[in-house]
Amino acid sequence: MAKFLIVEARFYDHLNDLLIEGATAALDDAGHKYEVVTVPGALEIPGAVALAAETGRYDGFIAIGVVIRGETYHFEVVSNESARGLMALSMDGIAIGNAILTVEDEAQALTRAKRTEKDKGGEAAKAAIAMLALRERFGAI
Ligand SMILES: Nc1c(NC[C@H](O)[C@H](O)[C@H](O)CO)[nH]c(=O)[nH]c1=O
Ligand SMILES: CC(=O)[C@@H](O)COP(=O)(O)O
Repeated sequence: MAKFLIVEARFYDHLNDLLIEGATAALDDAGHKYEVVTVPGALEIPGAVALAAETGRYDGFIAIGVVIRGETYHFEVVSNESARGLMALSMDGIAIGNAILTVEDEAQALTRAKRTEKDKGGEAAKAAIAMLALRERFGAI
């Protein structure tokens, strides 16, 4: 049994609830424990993962959030930089799954958040579980 931390940027409550439902269902199915922590936005997720990883209390992480395009370039900044931060942590050997949705509108987000449709939350949880298994296989822990 491993312990995961779900780091969620709660910008759209109903969408996050769906993503977390998918992620926790996957973790429950695999017999893993988890906690959830909330940060202001997607840009804060990588920093929160880095801080939590420093504690050594968690075996893996799942990033959850929704970034919906607005009027400005900020969409690109939030989308690209949150992903880049998570990739950097992943390449440092931290087991992470990324379910930060970067979409044009709420309809696209809803399809991807629903467990009965694209289940991106569950997908990210399974990715984090798989990366943790690799860490164990390669003796990183
Ligand atoms: N527009 C969205 C944001 N923007 C906020 C940033 O993520 C960040 O919290 C702020 O720039 C302060 O550093 N965040 C989302 O998660 N989703 C959005 O649609
Ligand atoms: C993704 C965003 O940061 C976006 O929601 C902000 O909207 P805007 O670009 O209209 O300020």
